[in-house]
Amino acid sequence: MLAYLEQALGRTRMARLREARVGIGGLGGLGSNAAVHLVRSGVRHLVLADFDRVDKSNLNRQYYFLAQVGQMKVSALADNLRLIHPDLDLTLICERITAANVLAVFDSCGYWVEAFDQAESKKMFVTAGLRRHKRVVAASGLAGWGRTDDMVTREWSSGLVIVGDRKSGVDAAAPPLAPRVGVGAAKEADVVLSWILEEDEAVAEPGEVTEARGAKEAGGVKKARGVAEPCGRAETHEMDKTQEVGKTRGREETYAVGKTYEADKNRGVEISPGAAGSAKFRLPAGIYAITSQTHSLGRSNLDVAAEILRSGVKILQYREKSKVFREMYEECLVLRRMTRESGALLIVNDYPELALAVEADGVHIGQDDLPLQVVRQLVGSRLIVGVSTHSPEQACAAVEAGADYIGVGPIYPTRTKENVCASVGLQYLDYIVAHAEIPFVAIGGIKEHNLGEVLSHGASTVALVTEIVGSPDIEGKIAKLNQIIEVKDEKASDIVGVLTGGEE
Ligand SMILES: Cc1ncc(COP(=O)(O)OP(=O)(O)O)c(N)n1
Ligand SMILES: Cc1ncsc1CCOP(=O)(O)O
Ligand SMILES: [Mg+2]
Repeated sequence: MLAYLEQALGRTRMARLREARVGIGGLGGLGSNAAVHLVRSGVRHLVLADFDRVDKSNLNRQYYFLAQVGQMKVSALADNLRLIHPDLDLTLICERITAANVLAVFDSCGYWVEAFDQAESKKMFVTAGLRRHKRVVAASGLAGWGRTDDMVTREWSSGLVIVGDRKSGVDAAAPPLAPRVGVGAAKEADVVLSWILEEDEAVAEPGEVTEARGAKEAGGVKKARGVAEPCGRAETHEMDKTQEVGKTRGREETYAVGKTYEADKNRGVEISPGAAGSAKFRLPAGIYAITSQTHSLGRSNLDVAAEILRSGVKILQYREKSKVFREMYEECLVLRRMTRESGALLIVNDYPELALAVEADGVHIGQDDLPLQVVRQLVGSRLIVGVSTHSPEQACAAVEAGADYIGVGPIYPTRTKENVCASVGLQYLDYIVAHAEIPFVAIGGIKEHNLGEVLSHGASTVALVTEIVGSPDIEGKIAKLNQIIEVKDEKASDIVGVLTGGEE
């Protein structure tokens, strides 16, 4: 089977399938059949979770056999999958999945397949996955028979695809039956497959024709068929749909932040000019805090940072414009220890050599700093490199040159930065949300009063300077900002409210 797949798909795609980790929550009609499709397609690492046993009533649609009635579904399915392909890496979780354990079970997986039968479990699973920036496929509306053409694949938000007609809940008049359940399972598996196979393919070399299929086509998600434009040639002044920023970036796997980069380092992945797509880095969602002693109401950077980190912020940038190098170095050494202790990323603004010297996680550079290619030469794959951008052209150039994330702004007017360019407004953010496939952080004039607006335009990570460091009560301020971020997360899960209880 693998030899055939390799011949059909090629070695690179096969390697991606082999590396990908897929988690499936619920092993009924959807989950068991989706697992079979994925294994038949070359996926090797699966985390399978279900607390139930095989029942005779399951056999009309679930991938089990009469002789397996009474067995735990996880082990029965593992046996069946190994009959298809013996060399699988299966993690079997025989537990009810709840908000308390969902991350412990599935966090190692980049792709999450929702296959529960209860609306509450569906919502919990999808919400948890999206919060961790996983690719999540869920199902809603698979009951009964007929109308399979109404069962569509739709991208609901970045990272979430829902399959099904989103209407037909299971009841006495509409029992779960093999064909529609099977269509739903196949669609879920196909969405995952498309993510794995196509993630890096939509941007080709200049002049090369690329095509994205599967989930993207079916769901009306960004279509990427066409001739890839070199950045300089793209139509840059309108924020139109012709550029696909960062399509070369992989999203194949996610790990806890921090570990992501470690994992790449361990694999010896080189992030180098022209090698965009080799690394997989994700910015933590939520607050990206930035220091600035002159705006800190007389407090030291270290005191301010301590409060920020105590509040649970997971990414801290050391940005200092008024100190000599030696002092910055001393401060960064302490910040390195503090961020390690609190599990936050440390990014150093402007100075790659300082970032290297203190073993920071990354460096952030702007359009007036050393060019990205030069910085990459200096830091190789050792550091995350973030780049400030103010236009689609700059975003495209940053991605092409191998940025790990981009700054997007200034969204609103700000006086924090000297000689700052005019604010780019939400329009540029909208453009990036629609096109960027590398992580991005919105910045510039973001305050408690406009944070909701920035989030509602699709930013997941938001950088703030004065709103945090200039607050007399930093912990209180961060708590309020986090409340606004939480509300946005709740709204995301409202989308999930459309998930009807259905077929497990
Ligand atoms: C996350 C983030 N985005 C943008 C910037 C600005 O960088 P730059 O344009 O180089 O300006 P300075 O911060 O160096 O004044 C940033 N620091 N962080
Ligand atoms: C560094 C930087 N880059 C673009 S805007 C900005 C300053 C953001 O500061 P504030 O959050 O106080 O507006
Ligand atoms: Mg700079």
